[in-house]
Amino acid sequence: MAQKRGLLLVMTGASGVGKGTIRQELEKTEDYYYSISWTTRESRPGEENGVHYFFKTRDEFEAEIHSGLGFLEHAEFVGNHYGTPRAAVEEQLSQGRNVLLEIEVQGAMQVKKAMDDAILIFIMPPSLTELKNRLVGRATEPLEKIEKRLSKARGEILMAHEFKYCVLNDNVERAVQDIQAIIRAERLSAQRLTDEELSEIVQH
Ligand SMILES: Nc1ncnc2c1ncn2[C@@H]1O[C@H](COP(=O)(O)OP(=O)(O)OP(=O)(O)O)[C@@H](O)[C@H]1O
Ligand SMILES: Nc1nc2c(ncn2[C@@H]2O[C@H](COP(=O)(O)O)[C@@H](O)[C@H]2O)c(=O)[nH]1
Repeated sequence: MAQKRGLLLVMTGASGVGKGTIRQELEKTEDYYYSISWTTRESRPGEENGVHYFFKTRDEFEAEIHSGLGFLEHAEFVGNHYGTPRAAVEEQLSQGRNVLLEIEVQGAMQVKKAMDDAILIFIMPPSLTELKNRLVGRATEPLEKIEKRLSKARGEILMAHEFKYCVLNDNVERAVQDIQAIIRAERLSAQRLTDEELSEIVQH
């Protein structure tokens, strides 16, 4: 019962909801290729090129949009561009490896339209107040930029129904368990037996 193609998992939701935190926990138990995005945003202290993002100029990013394979999806988010390089994702999926994207909502909607079999998971905050507390607590942006991310978050949350799964992140451990359950169910659903495999079973 070989899984033919890897699963494409897309984790989306408002900035600060906890996508990265959940991913770091998830990688302790799940094997997947994490797609490192391109961004025109400036790196934060401690962020490494090629590890957290590929940090690019606007010109480099725009050239990539128009190049051959380019991006699987890309979007502008509060003044910066973010995109998923297509080639590595396609290569990993075709080798049967699961792939995880951690992206904002416009990009997730593009993946939904382009990839029928993408597994779309929206991460929901308990409230906007809690979302603000998390962004303020993370302290990676000044308050003015946090406010921009929060005003974007309202519209993003109202799009949650566009995604197959909605996972509440009021508790990281429980959110991770929910996503593990989604991966397990989707893996079983993807394991359709071929005619040859079915014949093999009924012959014994
Ligand atoms: N369930 C939770 N309860 C309390 N705090 C949380 C929870 N999940 C994450 N956090 C905290 O919220 C902050 C934002 O989390 P994180 O950076 O993972 O969000 P994100 O969705 O990846 O953000 P971005 O989209 O901007 O990359 C972090 O300081 C993290 O420790
Ligand atoms: N559409 C895409 N969104 C992406 C991608 N990589 C990251 N992101 C999302 O952007 C926001 C802001 O990120 P930050 O690192 O500046 O806080 C956040 O929601 C990320 O998940 C991507 O390739 N495409």
